[in-house]
Amino acid sequence: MTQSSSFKSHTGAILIGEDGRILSALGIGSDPRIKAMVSDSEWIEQAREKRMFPVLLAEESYVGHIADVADGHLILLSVPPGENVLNFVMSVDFAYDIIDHVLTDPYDAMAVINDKAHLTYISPVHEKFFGLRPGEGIGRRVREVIENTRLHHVVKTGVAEVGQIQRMGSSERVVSRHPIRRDDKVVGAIGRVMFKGPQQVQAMARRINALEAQVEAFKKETQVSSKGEEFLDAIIGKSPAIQSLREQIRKIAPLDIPVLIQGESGTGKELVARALHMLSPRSDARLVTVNAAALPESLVESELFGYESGSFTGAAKKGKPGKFELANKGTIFLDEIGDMPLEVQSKLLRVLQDRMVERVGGDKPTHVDFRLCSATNRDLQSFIDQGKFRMDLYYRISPIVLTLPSLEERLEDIPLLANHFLREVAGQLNRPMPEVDYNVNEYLMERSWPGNIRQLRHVLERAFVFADEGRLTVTDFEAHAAEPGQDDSDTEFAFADNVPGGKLKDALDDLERRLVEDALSRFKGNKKKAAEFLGVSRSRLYKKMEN
Ligand SMILES: Nc1ncnc2c1ncn2[C@@H]1O[C@H](COP(=O)(O)OP(=O)(O)OP(=O)(O)O)[C@@H](O)[C@H]1O
Repeated sequence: MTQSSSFKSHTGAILIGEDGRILSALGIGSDPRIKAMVSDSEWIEQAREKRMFPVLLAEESYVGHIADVADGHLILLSVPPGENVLNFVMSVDFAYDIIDHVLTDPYDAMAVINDKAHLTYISPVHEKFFGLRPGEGIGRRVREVIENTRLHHVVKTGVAEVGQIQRMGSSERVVSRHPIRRDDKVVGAIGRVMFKGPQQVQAMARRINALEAQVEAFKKETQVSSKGEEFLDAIIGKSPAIQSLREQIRKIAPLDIPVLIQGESGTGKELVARALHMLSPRSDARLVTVNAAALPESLVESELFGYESGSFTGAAKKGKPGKFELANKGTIFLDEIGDMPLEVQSKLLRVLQDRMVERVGGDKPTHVDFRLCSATNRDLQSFIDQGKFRMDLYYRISPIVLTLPSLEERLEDIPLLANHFLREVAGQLNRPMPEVDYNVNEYLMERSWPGNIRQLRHVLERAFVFADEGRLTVTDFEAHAAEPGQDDSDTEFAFADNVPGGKLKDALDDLERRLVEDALSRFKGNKKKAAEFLGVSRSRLYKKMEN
């Protein structure tokens, strides 16, 4: 055989006799370098083992295939269609076996069509499935051979269709169809039946759904926490006590467990409850606050449980939902729970036990789903000892107890808090943020703060209001508040706490006496100024001085 013009130089063939002599060479096979290579019997043995092998010449690379024929071996050579095929054949010693596996894999059958949508290859398992004899479908229109195929569409549109269900006979198969391109031109398409049946895919889909649900939950959690973050930031302070408080809130907010917040008055219990709610998965529903101490006994039930229309005189026509109903899916915040009357405690206990509420005048208890958060500035343990608080209720409300530090325990936070409150007041009053004298923070840190943050806030507000525009000095505090160390500015807490028995008249008398004393000392005994300051006549001031 001589070199034939029908063999282009990028293909070639060599026929080798049993004795290893070259019987014939065509195309690139007649290149002396290739001839020398195939004359080596050891090379032939290695090539036979691999069946497919690379042949690298300086100017061009080829992929070779060797097959045993009647009296020797036939080697076919061709330039690979691209780098990838060459790399594959070069890197994988069993490249041929992989290709063979891909072509014949019964769980991953294949059909190939050309650009005219004629079948050029079909896996044996596929052929069998369609009742074809080997090779019977080749050259025919794919639509005539494969039921419900869309390969002809894919070759036309050039758009892959991945993971689709295709009915074939009585069963369904999951298929993927890909256009095959050469130099950007679609030259054919390949269809693969990816799985034995769709059961595996359904199992996979279930798994994916479960994973997607998990991702959603995580996403929601991160959204919730980033959404709630501003409420954590509202708890101002850098002290270790506050940092650890924020950390605890972050940890326990997502748990659906009751939380009891303990702390002196004005330490931020309500802020903490809000952060707990906003960082919880219940943040889309309501946070309903109930001041347990302020619940009048006669209205307790209707307030907490609601009432049906016309159930009692004065009731609204339409009826009204109670606090628990309003807090459904959300959080109920029972503030001042230590001051809740015992009878109300029993009612509350019942709701906490069975999570059912019945409106006053109603006959259908409804289920309510809420997270309980309660707060107190009382020592509940001693209240239990004194019989003022039910122990069983205490256990219900306090699986987690958060104890808030008093301001005295975190004086180092005063500059931050002061700056925060001044900025807030400035905004409210539409005034610029004042410059604060260097010794103001020191002054504030030396005072006592029985009213905690609330007191600090009041003190700053007052000083700000009276300060010369643009500057806040220690004098502004001294002139508009009582002396450091006294139960000064926070009348809300100071008097009620300090009056024996807490009787209103005694408390008012005490308050008046202190205000008078304070005004007199502030104006160094000047009664006219003190009376003006208190907004009373001089004669009334004298009268009060006699008390
Ligand atoms: N760490 C804090 N950062 C910023 N503001 C705070 C902080 N703690 C408390 N406050 C502010 O102090 C005031 C009192 O706080 P809050 O009402 O939460 O206190 P409380 O502990 O619930 O008081 P009480 O027991 O009297 O109800 C509020 O104006 C609140 O915004």
